[in-house]
Parts: sequence; C-alpha cells; structure tokens
Amino acid sequence: MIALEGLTKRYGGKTAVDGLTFTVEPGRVTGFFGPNGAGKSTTMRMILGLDRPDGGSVTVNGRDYVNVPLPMREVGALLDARALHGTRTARNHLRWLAHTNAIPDKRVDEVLRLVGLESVARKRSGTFSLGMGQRLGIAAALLGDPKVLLFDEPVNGLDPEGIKWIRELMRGLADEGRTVLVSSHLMSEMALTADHLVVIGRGRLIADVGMREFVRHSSGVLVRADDQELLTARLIGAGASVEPGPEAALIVTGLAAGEIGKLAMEAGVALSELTPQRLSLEEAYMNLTRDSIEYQAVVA
Ligand SMILES: Nc1ncnc2c1ncn2[C@@H]1O[C@H](COP(=O)(O)OP(=O)(O)OP(=O)(O)O)[C@@H](O)[C@H]1O
Repeated sequence: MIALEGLTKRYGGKTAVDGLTFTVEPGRVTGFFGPNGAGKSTTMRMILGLDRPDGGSVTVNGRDYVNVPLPMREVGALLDARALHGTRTARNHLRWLAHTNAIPDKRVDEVLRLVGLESVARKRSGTFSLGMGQRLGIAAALLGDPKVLLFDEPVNGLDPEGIKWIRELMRGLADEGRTVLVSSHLMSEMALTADHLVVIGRGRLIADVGMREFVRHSSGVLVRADDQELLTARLIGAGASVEPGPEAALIVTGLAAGEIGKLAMEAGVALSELTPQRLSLEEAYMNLTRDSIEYQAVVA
C-alpha cells in the first residue's frame, strides 16, 4: 500500500503538488490521471524518495521508502523509459541493477523472459526501439519481485500490441495482490486497465473514485418536461443530480430513464423527451478537470 498524507512540493514560487492525501491499495490497478503539468511525475518521484516533499508525508507499506535498505525489492518503478544507458547490453544492464540490490543473477533471465526480451538480451540497449526500451524498463522494475509497482506514462509512444501487453501485465500484477499505480493523461486507454482512479489537477486531488462509479457518473439522461421545476424537485428528492442540458433540457444522473419516467408520471408531469446519454470517458474526465487545466489551447 502507498499512503500519501498532505504531500506537498514547491518549485520556487510554484506549488507543483498541493496537499495530496490518498492511498493506493494492493490487488488493484490504480490509474493516476491529470492533465500535463498536474503533478503526477513529481508525486511519483516523492513516493520513490527521489524528490523531498516540502510538506506532508508518504509511506510505502508503512515505511518511509528512503529508509528501505534494498529498494528494488520493495518498489519497482518505470519512470522515464527513454533514460537508458545505451552502451550496456540489456542483460548486463539488469545484472548490474541486480548486483547492487542483492538480487540473484538468475532473476535477470527470468525477467528478460517475462518481458519477451530473451532474444535481444545480448544486444546493446542503445539500439532498442521505444517499445523494447519500455520492456527493458519494466524488466528492471520487476527485478526485485516488488509488492509495489509504479509506472509513469508507460504506454506513451507504444504501438497497439505494446499497449495491450502492458495493460495485461499490469492486470496480472494486480491480480497477484500487488499494488500498481499507473499514471496517464489518456483516460480512454487507462479505463481499460484501471480499477480505481485518482485524478489530480494543479497538484490537488480532484477525484478518488472506483472506475465503475466513474463510468456510472459519466452517463446521464436527457429529459424535457412540461414542468421542469416540479420534476427537478422530485428528482433531487429521489437522490438524482440535475444539471441544465442543451436547449433548456435537463441532464439527470444517478437515476435510470425508467425511474425518471415513473417519477414524472407520479408527479403528473408530461415528458416530451427521455433519452439516455453516454459521455465518453474522455468527456467525463474533461468535465472533472476542466477548471484545472493549466494551459488551455487558444482557438483562433
Ligand atoms: N525540477 C523542477 N523544477 C521546476 N519545476 C518543476 C520541476 N519538476 C516539475 N516542475 C513543475 O511542476 C509541475 C508539475 O510537473 P509534473 O511533471 O509533476 O506534472 P505531470 O502531471 O507529471 O505532467 P506531464 O503529464 O506533463 O508529465 C509543472 O508545472 C512543472 O513545470
């Protein structure tokens, strides 16, 4: 488990991470979402002890990660797959990492097999494609057989086959009871993998929600009625959320179309439209983060 408590990081006058509190639970894939510059990488670096927080705390399995004697056995991380030293072979790169973390050499061949790099194990990593580099980075993360894994934007620049492979790998790791935190700004992709979502914007927590719940909230029903005021009151009384929709319609979330129809009938309200809508996950995510996007594109 990873636990953040009021975690804060400032760079000069800028607060990159602003009082973040959440936990990342084992046995599931937690998606860590936010627009560019939201503070995802900074948070991950603080989890790994690579950056010092200016406030708050973070623990991994109840301990301060900085004080862990053999860190690779505790936490595996893929931070920047492009930051590879190209002169070593893939196998030697991993052997060196294994050696410094008291991990037996045979584990190197195991992880090379696991990530499908056996046939290029003796090639210099500098000759690797982006996808192969990503696999090597993941092999390094898995080397110490850690219970906690962090992946920062792992699918960036990968082809569909590579993306599918990473998705299945993360799923498998979570199914083995490990804690998996994966950052992305691509909701549609991560929606296929994550069971749980933590969304941040401008360094602050925006949502900490189950994927299923997020999906449920991303759908609504468009309603037009002759007495929208009365219907709105009844809907809210029944626990629904009601927002203004296009052309004076209402968008209702939290109740199914059939339940809305029944409520309207009981209230004596005539409906002229009752249409279930489904926002794409990207749209739902945009709605969540709209106010926190730092650099909005200016449309000429
Ligand atoms: N070393 C640093 N010095 C100064 N500012 C930094 C540093 N690292 C990050 N920042 C700033 O902190 C903020 C958060 O950056 P961070 O890289 O954590 O965001 P992110 O969510 O990972 O974004 P992206 O998806 O673009 O990688 C940004 O405004 C960034 O410019």
